[in-house]
Amino acid sequence: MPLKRRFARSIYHPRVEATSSSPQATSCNRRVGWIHVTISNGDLTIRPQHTSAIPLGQLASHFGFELSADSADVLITGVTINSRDVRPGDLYVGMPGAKHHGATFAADALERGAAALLTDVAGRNIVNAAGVRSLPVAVTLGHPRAILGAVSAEVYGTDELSAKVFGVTGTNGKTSIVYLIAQLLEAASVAPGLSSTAERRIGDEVIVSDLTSPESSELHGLLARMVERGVEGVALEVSAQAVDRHRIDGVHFDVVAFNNLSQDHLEEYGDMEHYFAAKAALFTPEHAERGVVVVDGPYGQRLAREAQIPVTTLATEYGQSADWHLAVTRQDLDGVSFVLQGPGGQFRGRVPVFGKFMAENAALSLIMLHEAGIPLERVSSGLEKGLIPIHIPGRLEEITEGGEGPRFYVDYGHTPGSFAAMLDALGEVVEGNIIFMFGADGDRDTTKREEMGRIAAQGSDTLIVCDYHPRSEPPEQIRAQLLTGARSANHARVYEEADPRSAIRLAISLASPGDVIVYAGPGHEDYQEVAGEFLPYSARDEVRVALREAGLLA
Ligand SMILES: CC(=O)N[C@H]1[C@@H](OP(=O)(O)OP(=O)(O)OC[C@H]2O[C@@H](n3ccc(=O)[nH]c3=O)[C@H](O)[C@@H]2O)O[C@H](CO)[C@@H](O)[C@@H]1O[C@H](C)C(=O)N[C@@H](C)C(=O)N[C@H](CCC(=O)O)C(=O)O
Ligand SMILES: Nc1ncnc2c1ncn2[C@@H]1O[C@H](COP(=O)(O)OP(=O)(O)OP(=O)(O)O)[C@@H](O)[C@H]1O
Repeated sequence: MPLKRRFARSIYHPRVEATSSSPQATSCNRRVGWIHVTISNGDLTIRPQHTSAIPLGQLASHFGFELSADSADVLITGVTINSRDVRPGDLYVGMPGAKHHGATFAADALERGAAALLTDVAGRNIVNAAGVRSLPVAVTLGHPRAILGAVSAEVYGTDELSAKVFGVTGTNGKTSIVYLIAQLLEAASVAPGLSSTAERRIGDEVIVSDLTSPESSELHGLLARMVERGVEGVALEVSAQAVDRHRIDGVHFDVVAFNNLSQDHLEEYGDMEHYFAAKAALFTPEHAERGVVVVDGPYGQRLAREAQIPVTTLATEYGQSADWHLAVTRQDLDGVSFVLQGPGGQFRGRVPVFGKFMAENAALSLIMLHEAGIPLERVSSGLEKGLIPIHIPGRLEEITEGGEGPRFYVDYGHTPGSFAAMLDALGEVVEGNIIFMFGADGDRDTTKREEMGRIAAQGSDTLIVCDYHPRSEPPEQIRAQLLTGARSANHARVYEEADPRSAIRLAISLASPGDVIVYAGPGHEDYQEVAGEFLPYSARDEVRVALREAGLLA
């Protein structure tokens, strides 16, 4: 998913208990439960509170920078590529981008306290032409992105971590797995920290994410803060873009995992082969020690054969050969129970979210811990009867609170693969009708739209197509593609209701007790992107309001 915009934190996380943003609050070292949250002070990134200063000259000699006169002794205490995130003492890295050259913002960075600028030759010409004279300049002859991870690791002292580092890649389920890993680490008394599409989180310190995988300067700052806070296990979501854009440089993963690959991001990768190659590159000695791969599908089977690191495999389909096997023993709308069997023993568990795929996400997480040397028995001893008490913001999040009426879920699924997994799972446990509402991203992979519509209509009884983030595209054009796919399924009753607020109310009006409504797409997000504008919109809040209007929520 693309750039997320930050709106008021209080609407972002429904369970916020403390919104203190004082330095005291963010520096406190208390371990608290997952739902106690301290929101960082409007900061764009989480950074360490203390760093040792490094002379620019030291970085120059390690990385071969050309330095402007008299700048070798300038002391650097942080790194950022975003002028709006500059803190005093930072090395501001001005990189060429698709829209701007970062060096254009050098004066802005200087004003915020940047100690020096690291840029390329073009960037040096830009600052010279702009007459920004008082900012020391270091120049690298290649693309600054190529050395950003290593420079950041040196400044933040994160080139070697004592914490176990877990990385998760695949098309659907990465965020869910990262939360499961963190929860299981907690159960095993290993202090967790995480970075996901939804948030970066260290105990009670949370920040809303922009990208699924942060740029390497942000990542190393986050890791340094995790070290300060005594984190012992780090779970990171790794997008394909992160691997091929150097965002994970300077991090060596103890265990990486791949769960599935289905159509997404083809606007960027062109075809599935290139998309697969970007993910597979994580499974190399440069990045990781060992891997865990789900081999239910052809891409997983291929990765297990071709990975350049040792790989352990998991199968969830009967008859598929693998090191580990998962069997679902019970499922209903309240969750899924499973047995995992493999070289590390047997684990009986339950996740309080429906769907076989959630059991698979949990199994993969458990195997990752086992591969990192954390025995399954140690995890079970921290759980009550195997129940993994997980809350994943905006992923199959139930907004209704029990009772007799229909249930309403908000979800983050936005690919044909996630729709298929979710609707298959619902089909097995819902007694009434399935009412499904969704829209699609504008300016992103257009070739998946008809398939999304077809799968959505195939798996539901009633389908409502609405707008999501139209961006620069005409919204009616996006809806038309979804509707073409939906009607080709010849199955669900199909409605078109552009305004998502009205679509929510339409869905509720069509639902009876025993029915389930799923609103797929917006998940945890708190904005809608329309024609270059970011409009505040939280699906979860809007659904709550509509349910109250209908007398279905107190
Ligand atoms: C295509 C892509 O990856 N673009 C990323 C890229 O943007 P860009 O090249 O357009 O940057 P730019 O706006 O020209 O700016 C150039 C430089 O000036 C800096 N700048 C810019 C403006 C300013 O005021 N101050 C400033 O310092 C920028 O930080 C940047 O370093 O660098 C930006 C800064 O890091 C990213 O935010 C941006 O991600 C965009 C928003 C994006 O949508 N990325 C997607 C494709 C992405 O990476 N998605 C994956 C996958 C998610 C999933 O699994 O579904 C992810 O990991 O999020
Ligand atoms: N293992 C899975 N297989 C298929 N679908 C899944 C799986 N796990 C979760 N999903 C579905 O996909 C949706 C997105 O899940 P999640 O946010 O965990 O994936 P993601 O890979 O992080 O997505 P993104 O890369 O866009 O952030 C979920 O809300 C759920 O509907």
